[in-house]
Amino acid sequence: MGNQDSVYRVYSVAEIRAIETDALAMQADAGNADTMSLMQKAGLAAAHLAAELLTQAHAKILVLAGPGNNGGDAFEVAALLSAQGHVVHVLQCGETANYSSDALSSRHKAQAQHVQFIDTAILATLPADWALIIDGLFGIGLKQAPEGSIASLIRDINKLAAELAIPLLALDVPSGLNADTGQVTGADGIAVCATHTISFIGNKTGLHTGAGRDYAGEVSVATLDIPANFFPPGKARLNTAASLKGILQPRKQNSHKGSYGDVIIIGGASGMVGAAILAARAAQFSGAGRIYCGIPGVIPLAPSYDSLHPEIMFRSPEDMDFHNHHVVIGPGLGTSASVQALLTKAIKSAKTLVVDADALNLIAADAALAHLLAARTAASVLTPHPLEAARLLQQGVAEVQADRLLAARKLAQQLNTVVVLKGSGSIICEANGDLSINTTGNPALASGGTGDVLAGVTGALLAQGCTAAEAARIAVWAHAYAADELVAQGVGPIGLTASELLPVIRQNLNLLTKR
Ligand SMILES: NC(=O)C1=CN([C@@H]2O[C@H](COP(=O)(O)OP(=O)(O)OC[C@H]3O[C@@H](n4cnc5c(N)ncnc54)[C@H](OP(=O)(O)O)[C@@H]3O)[C@@H](O)[C@H]2O)[C@@H](O)CC1
Ligand SMILES: [K+]
Repeated sequence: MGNQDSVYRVYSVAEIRAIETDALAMQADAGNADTMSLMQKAGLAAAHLAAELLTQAHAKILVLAGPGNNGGDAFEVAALLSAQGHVVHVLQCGETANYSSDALSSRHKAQAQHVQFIDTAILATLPADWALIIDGLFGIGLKQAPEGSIASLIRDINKLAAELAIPLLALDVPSGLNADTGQVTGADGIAVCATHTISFIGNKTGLHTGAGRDYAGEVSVATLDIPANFFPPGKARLNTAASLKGILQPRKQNSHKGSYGDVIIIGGASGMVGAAILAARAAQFSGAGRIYCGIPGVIPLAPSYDSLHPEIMFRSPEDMDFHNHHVVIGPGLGTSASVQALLTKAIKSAKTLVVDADALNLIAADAALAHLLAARTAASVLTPHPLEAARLLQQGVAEVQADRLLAARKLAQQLNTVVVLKGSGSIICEANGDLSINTTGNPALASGGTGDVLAGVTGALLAQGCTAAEAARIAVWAHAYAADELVAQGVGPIGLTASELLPVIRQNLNLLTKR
């Protein structure tokens, strides 16, 4: 589909509109020999994908065409599939008189190819033996939540596709999904639940985070032959294995444990000791040279060593100097006044810092700590889940989730740090607003301890010399990909434990290191 680099970039609707405007201007240029419109190219790319999804000739295909240019794309693909011998029905949800000239000419083409135009009443009478449904209701022009008959139609086709177990291909964006935020539009909104989405011009942020991954299915990109120089560098990209290659270097023969850094895990209040141990084990499995587990205060029955991993050293964090150490603070830490002093010491003196869980809550409740963190010049990574992010931003969790990219950017900027906003499509954001959206992971990670593991992996990567953004991006990818691999082997999603991730994360980090 050309323009490989743009496949890894993700754009906002405003950026796509700007590229589209430039591309249309180029097409209008009298000297331009390209006679195919962008809509024709969009239809062609979608028809290619549809053909791959179909397993039979003369398949019966239902195409939904909305009132705007997304509907124009739908007419175009309908015409092409009909010309290939498929039996195509188009359900048009827009006034013919209101279509753009491109959409009208695609509609004429569909009529000329004997596509059958139907309405919802006729649809109800037809045998439901569809092989494919194509959603061309709304793309990036969605303004508010679909209502009334269109909302019912979306509900019905979601049900139909699920019952028939057929592919549901969304053109550009699953209708009803906000292409920027990945949220279903409207409080009680509804969106097409696609198995595949073909995103036109460039990839869109909302397909990859929040609810986006659940609604978009498998995403592909068709750049419509727009030259690479029309695409701005962009502020967002996908966090994929390919984008991480070359960061972790093969180890030198002439190296020793001192070459790979000392990580101190600080956490594990009474009843939560396991959180610190999980983070420490994760740091061990992720290649740090030496790992110390610092359980603050005197905790009755706190272990003095980890019998499964006796290589982890247990020390009192109150007695440790953090200057040459990579500190991970927060897993199971508690929020007592005594740990506040440890957090202050870590923010002030740790060589690199990962702040997780309770340490985030302490910062949220204490502006002085937040200022101290923002003033740090050495690398720091914050790993909040949406509720922790909401506390840090002094807002509700729904507000964070309504625009995860914005929330991550605000936090990273306010606290002058790299932020990992966890959740489906975790966002790794730098203080300058550059961000990556992670592409791996699944609901198997929705269990206690997985966050502690992520914090430990991140600390170990910082200890091995990664920058804060690199450490966060690699850790998030390797951690979530481990869950994908385990689920593929039948280990989960139900019942996958955080501990089971560790050896697979190790494998993934070694894979990334290979030349
Ligand atoms: N321009 C080009 O060359 C290319 C464009 N391309 C394609 O065009 C798409 C963008 O087209 P678009 O701008 O026409 O917007 P689109 O997504 O079709 O929706 C707008 C329509 O929906 C309506 N509407 C909105 N919300 C509604 C609601 N809740 N309930 C009911 N109606 C609602 C809205 O009505 P209005 O609010 O304006 O009255 C308007 O009529 C893009 O995603 C890509 O697929 C590609 O072919 C590449 C080349
Ligand atoms: K659509």
